[in-house]
Amino acid sequence: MSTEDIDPVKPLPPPVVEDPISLIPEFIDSDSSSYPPITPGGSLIIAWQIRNKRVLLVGGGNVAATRLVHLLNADALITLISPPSGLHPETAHRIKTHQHSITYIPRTFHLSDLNDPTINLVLTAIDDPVASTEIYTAAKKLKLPVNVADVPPECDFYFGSVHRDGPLQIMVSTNGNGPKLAAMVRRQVAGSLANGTGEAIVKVGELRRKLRNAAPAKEDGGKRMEWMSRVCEEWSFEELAGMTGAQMDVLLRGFKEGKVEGYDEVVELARVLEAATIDDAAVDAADNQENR
Ligand SMILES: C[C@@]1(CC(=O)O)c2cc3[nH]c(cc4nc(cc5[nH]c(cc(n2)[C@H]1CCC(=O)O)[C@@](C)(CC(=O)O)[C@@H]5CCC(=O)O)C(CC(=O)O)=C4CCC(=O)O)c(CCC(=O)O)c3CC(=O)O
Ligand SMILES: NC(=O)C1=CN([C@@H]2O[C@H](COP(=O)(O)OP(=O)(O)OC[C@H]3O[C@@H](n4cnc5c(N)ncnc54)[C@H](O)[C@@H]3O)[C@@H](O)[C@H]2O)C=CC1
Repeated sequence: MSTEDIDPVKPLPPPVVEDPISLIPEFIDSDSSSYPPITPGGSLIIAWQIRNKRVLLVGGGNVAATRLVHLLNADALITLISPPSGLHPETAHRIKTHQHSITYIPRTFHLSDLNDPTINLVLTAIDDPVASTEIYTAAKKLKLPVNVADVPPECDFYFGSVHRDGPLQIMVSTNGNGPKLAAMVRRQVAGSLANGTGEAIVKVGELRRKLRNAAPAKEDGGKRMEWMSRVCEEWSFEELAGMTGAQMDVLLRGFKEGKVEGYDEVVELARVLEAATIDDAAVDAADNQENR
């Protein structure tokens, strides 16, 4: 079946098999004690890749300003609709300083504003509950995900309290129960992180890319994952954060035999190798001089 055969309006046909569960062999589900327990009632927390995708933000006040921070941090393209008189100074500042990302429409919202097929997501942050519901209903007709600030029942998703440190993002959600407490928990969590956690993650990202270049084979996937996990466990955050490119190369030498060298050995060997390279370069330079 190709994707053209799927009609999003018609429901999928019912499964052909009468009792599909009876077809699952008993032994496949023999040890359920080790599986994580299910606690219903939560949200699905995911990291939405909204980069270069368009978001419609209606409103330009205080809440819109906080939405803009999240959207700009995620490299989204934004259409912002609000009368100029209602702009919060922070929103006005973002519009002026991010003209390549923000298209500003200086008026109240019209339903036709939703006629842009490039819109992926709709956020409203306006002090007009009637207009909010109108926008919500129209966006749902278009099957667009919506967040209406202040009206949880009109939200497909909630925002959370976010700690950011380079590539690290930690979002705290209380699932609508206590937004202020979410911010307090976020501060506590952020305060308990080791110094340089974000930088350690940057370096691990670099190391993973180097490893993939050095051992790109698909069948090495399991070995790569096991080795990377061990590096993360055996090196401290501080050690990872300070890792140089030369140290990464030394560490990667151990991959073939599945060895993870300790921090001290790697630092020392990288130092010796670097010194040798400098010496070699000096010898080469001297040779070049003599041959002239
Ligand atoms: C459901 C949700 C929908 C959504 O906005 O997506 C929602 C809804 C509502 N917020 C209200 C009030 C406040 N919201 C904040 C602050 C934040 N609110 C955020 C998220 C969410 N707020 C979502 C649930 C998230 C969760 O439960 O974890 C944060 C985390 C993220 C963000 O907005 O970016 C951000 C903190 C960011 C940070 O500082 O890190 C403060 C405190 C402050 O302003 O300092 C207050 C006043 C104190 C208080 O009430 O706690 C009211 C009542 C209005 C009224 O009573 O009239 C409603 C409506 C209702 O509950 O009915
Ligand atoms: N995290 C949350 O969910 C929170 C939600 N709120 C709620 O969010 C809403 C917005 O709050 P603030 O930003 O503080 O309000 P605000 O009064 O600062 O801003 C409202 C903005 O909406 C614009 N606006 C009003 N009607 C419009 C329309 N039809 N089309 C386009 N723009 C329009 C105004 O120009 C202004 O920019 C309020 O209902 C508030 O109660 C408040 C605090 C936290």
